[in-house]
Amino acid sequence: MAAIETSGLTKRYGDVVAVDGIDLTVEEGEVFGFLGPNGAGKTTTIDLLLDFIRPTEGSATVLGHDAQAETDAVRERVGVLPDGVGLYDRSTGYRHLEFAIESKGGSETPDELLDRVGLDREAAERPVGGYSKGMTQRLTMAMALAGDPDLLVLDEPSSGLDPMGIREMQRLVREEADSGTTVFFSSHILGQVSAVCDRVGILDEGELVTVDTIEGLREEAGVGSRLVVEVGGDADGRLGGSPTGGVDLTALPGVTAIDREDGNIVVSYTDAAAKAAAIHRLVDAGVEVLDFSTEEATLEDLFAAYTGTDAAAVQEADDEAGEHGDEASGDGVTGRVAAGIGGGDE
Ligand SMILES: Nc1ncnc2c1ncn2[C@@H]1O[C@H](COP(=O)(O)OP(=O)(O)OP(=O)(O)O)[C@@H](O)[C@H]1O
Repeated sequence: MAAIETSGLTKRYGDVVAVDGIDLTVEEGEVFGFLGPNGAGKTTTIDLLLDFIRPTEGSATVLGHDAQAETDAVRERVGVLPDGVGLYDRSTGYRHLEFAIESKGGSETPDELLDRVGLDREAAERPVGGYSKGMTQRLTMAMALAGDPDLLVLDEPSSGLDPMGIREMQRLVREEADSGTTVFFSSHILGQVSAVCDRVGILDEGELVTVDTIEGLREEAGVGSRLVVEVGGDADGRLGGSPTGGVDLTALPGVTAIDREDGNIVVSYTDAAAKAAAIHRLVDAGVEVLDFSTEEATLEDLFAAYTGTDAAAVQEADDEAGEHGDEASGDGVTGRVAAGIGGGDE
C-alpha cells in the first residue's frame, strides 16, 4: 500500500490552477521531498491530502484511506507540521504538547518530545507568544511527532531554523524514517531536500514536472558533474590524439562525455563512482596523472533545468536560508525566491 496516492488531483481558484492534475505515489517508509518554488502549489497539495480544502477534480488516498471521505482515519495516523502554524499565543509549550499527545492518543510524555526536538523545558513553561520562529518550529515538530504517526507531513520544516537546527531536523527526519515512518517533506530549499530524501518530486506552477532520486534527476536533466584530469606530457602519445585514444572511458558506467580542454582530460559523469574508475583506467593505461579536480553540478543547476528558472536566484535563496537561519523571516526568503524565479504570487 502506498502512503500517499493521488490521481489527477487538481485545485483551481478561479483562473488560478494551484494544483494541476497531479498523479503521485509516495511509498510507505520513504522520505519524499516535495520541491518547488514559492507559489508552486506545495501547500495546496498538502491541504488537499489533509482535507483542509477540497479538490476541484481528482482524488487522493493517504495511508490507504480516502483523503476526503475518511478524514478522521487519516488525521489519526498523520503528524503534520504546517506552514505558518497557528498556535495559541497565551498557552505554554507544555499545554500545546499535552493537547497534541491527547488528541493523537499518544503514550509519550511532553518531556520526551521536547528532548527529541531540542527545546528546553524552561522554554516549554512559557507562553508560545514569546517564542522565536525557530522555537515555534521545534515545538510544532514535537507536536507533529506526538502519537508516533505512520506518516509525517512537513511543510517547509526548516523555515526559521538556524543551520544547526536544520541539521537536527534532518536527523529527526532520518530517525523517523529508520523507525518506519513515511515522511513527506516540502521545501523550496534544495540542499535540505537532497540531504534527507530518498526521492524528490519537483512541482512547478501546479504541475508535477518530475519524480526521481537526486541522482536520477541529475542523469535525466543532463546536468552532470565534471572531472578535470591534468595529465603529463606524453599523454597525447599514449592517448593517440583523440580525447583518450585507446583508453575507452566512455564505456565506464555513468560517464557521459570525454573532452580535452587546455591539455586536460575532462570526464563528464552523472554517477560519482565514475570518478575513481576513470582515474584508475587512465593510470592503468600508463597515462601520467599529475592532478585532478571535480566540478560538481549543483542542485541549483538541476532545479533550474527542470523549472526553467534562474539557478543564481535559487542559489541566493539557499545561501540566505543557511546564513540567517533564526533571524530570517520566511517572508524575506519567499519574496526573494518569488522575485528571482518568477514562480511566486506575492
Ligand atoms: N485560497 C486561495 N485563493 C486563491 N489562490 C490561492 C489560494 N491558495 C493558494 N492560491 C494560489 O495557488 C498557487 C499555489 O499556492 P501554494 O501556497 O500552494 O504554493 P506553495 O508552493 O506552497 O508556495 P509557498 O511556499 O509560497 O506557500 C499560488 O498561485 C497561490 O496564489
